[in-house]
Amino acid sequence: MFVLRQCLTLGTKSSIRNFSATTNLVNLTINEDTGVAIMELNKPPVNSLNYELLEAMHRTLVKLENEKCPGMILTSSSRSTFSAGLDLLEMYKPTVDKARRFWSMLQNTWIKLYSTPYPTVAAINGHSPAGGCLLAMSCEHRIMVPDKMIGLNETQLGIVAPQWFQDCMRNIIGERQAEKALIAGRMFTSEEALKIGLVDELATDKEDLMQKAHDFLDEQMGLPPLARSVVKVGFRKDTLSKLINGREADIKMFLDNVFQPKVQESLENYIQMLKKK
Ligand SMILES: CCCCC/C=C\CCCC/C=C/C(=O)SCCNC(=O)CCNC(=O)[C@H](O)C(C)(C)COP(=O)(O)OP(=O)(O)OC[C@H]1O[C@@H](n2cnc3c(N)ncnc32)[C@H](O)[C@@H]1OP(=O)(O)O
Repeated sequence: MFVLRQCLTLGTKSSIRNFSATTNLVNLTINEDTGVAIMELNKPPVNSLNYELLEAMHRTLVKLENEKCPGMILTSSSRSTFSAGLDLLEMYKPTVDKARRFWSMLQNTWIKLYSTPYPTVAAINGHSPAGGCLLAMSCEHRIMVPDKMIGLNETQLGIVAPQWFQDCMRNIIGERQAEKALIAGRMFTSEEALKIGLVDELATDKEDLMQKAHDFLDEQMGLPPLARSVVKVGFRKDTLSKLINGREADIKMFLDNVFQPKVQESLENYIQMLKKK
């Protein structure tokens, strides 16, 4: 039985089920029998990742880890989009402080999500460009509904996916496919993504998607958790350490790029284009 409870303060596993009480940017549902968490991104219309959404995700991930969550499904409340990636408005004419705070929270959230000891599965129920693809790639398993698009499209926007975005892709689809996809900023249909291994399974609809996500977690939760998590983090440690040891340099890269007049011009045009659609 799934129980969703609104709450105002953080508390024990049995009493707290929604951590974004003031904004509801993240809906958290926990199965009281199995402990499985469903983290649903809920920033309409397209779950663009602004500071507040990233912070709500980070807070939820910390809480789940502290409460020894046995498994988590990441999904979206939107019918069209899993996540539209980084919020373009966070990068358009920001102050230095705002840009730094934003990028630092993106790093925090990714580090937490990529390194969870418990199994994670992305139930990708919509489009998943750029930062949305990063979130999906940070989970251990990806299941996607048909006829949507996923990929790191940064090159097509005239920007460069940061090294850790690229590493995540390389770890999943291998050097050659990642190089081709990243150079082109290629977006894949669900079916193409399955073919190259960017997603692991396709689902027929949302119900099937969630069933398959639970099936994956059931299988993982049958394994000895400590051994499971040691192997997982072992596989991910090089990618994680690169960012953890280079956080300041990565922030500097972002700040150096985001304030370039050409980047601001591209951003403005892209935002206008999306609004006119
Ligand atoms: C980009 C420059 C960065 C410079 C910094 C330099 C380097 C650092 C590297 C940064 C790495 C960047 C990673 C990213 O994630 S960048 C974001 C990339 N995202 C996209 O390209 C996706 C853009 N969105 C879409 O393609 C579509 O919206 C969709 C996700 C396919 C959904 O389509 P649909 O359901 O038809 O919705 P709409 O297009 O009508 O959009 C609804 C409203 O949402 C606004 N929107 C969409 N995406 C974003 C976004 N990423 N950020 C903020 N707002 C977004 C859109 O404008 C509509 O607004 P409106 O209702 O006011 O018209």
